[in-house]
Amino acid sequence: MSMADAYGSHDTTDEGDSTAVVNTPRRLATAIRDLTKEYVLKSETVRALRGVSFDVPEGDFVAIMGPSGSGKSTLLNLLGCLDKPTTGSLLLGTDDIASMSDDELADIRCQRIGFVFQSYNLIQQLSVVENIQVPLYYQGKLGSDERERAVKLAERVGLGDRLDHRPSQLSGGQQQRVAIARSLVNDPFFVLADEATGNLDSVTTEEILTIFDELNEEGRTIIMVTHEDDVAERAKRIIRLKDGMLHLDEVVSEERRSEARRLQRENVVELLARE
Ligand SMILES: Nc1ncnc2c1ncn2[C@@H]1O[C@H](COP(=O)(O)OP(=O)(O)OP(=O)(O)O)[C@@H](O)[C@H]1O
Repeated sequence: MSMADAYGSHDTTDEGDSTAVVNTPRRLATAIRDLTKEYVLKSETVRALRGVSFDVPEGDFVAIMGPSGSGKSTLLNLLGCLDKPTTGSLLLGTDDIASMSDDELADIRCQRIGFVFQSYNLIQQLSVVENIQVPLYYQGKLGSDERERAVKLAERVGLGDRLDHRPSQLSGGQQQRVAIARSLVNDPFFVLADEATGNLDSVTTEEILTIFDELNEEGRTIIMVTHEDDVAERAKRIIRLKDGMLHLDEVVSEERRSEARRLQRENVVELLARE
């Protein structure tokens, strides 16, 4: 199957037979093929990614892991349209980022990728609602519909009573909630989370992971880079990179995910009881 075909519908249901197996592969949020990235320095060429291929179906929840230097940030930069591959392809919708101009990359990044960073990256002078609207602002969308959408997203992440607060008036977990709401305002292909819980304590980490769980249950595609095994176990799938290559692509069983949820929630209850 070609990558373009992978975006189409393949419903093979036999309408006359109610027992027929419905074989409808999910559409892909992204398809990555033989992706390479080389950084050319004065004295050497660093091969940061050396032929990585995988698909992310819509509605998937993927954790990307790997030792330091294995290529996680490089892959994340490509997924986030912050950089272009040296060779290979990375499809978003039906477009291959490898053949896009810098302006087209900037447009798709602003219009269709949701970023959540470890350090929140909120604008201090703006309120919660205004921060959520920032990606729309860059597209010149400033109407009352957009504000209403931002308010709904703020409510969705539990900040309905903090709409006019500034980031400095919020806790770290609340700031990360704003960042999550902002990441959703464009209806992105996927939410790209880079160590999103890296700055947070266990209790707040659990809150943020619960929001990711819920968003994923609502059909959102989530791709997160993490160093932490217990965070990765909350995803449906773990992709491990090693030396710029895909080392392992494993499905996390529902049992393993709920055990990870149970252990983390137990840990939180214990921590709160000690306070
Ligand atoms: N801009 C750059 N110029 C030159 N080399 C780079 C650049 N960015 C990354 N590299 C090199 O590419 C390789 C992969 O780096 P990358 O940052 O993607 O790894 P990582 O898995 O994210 O590591 P970490 O967990 O430490 O952040 C490393 O050898 C790194 O030194």
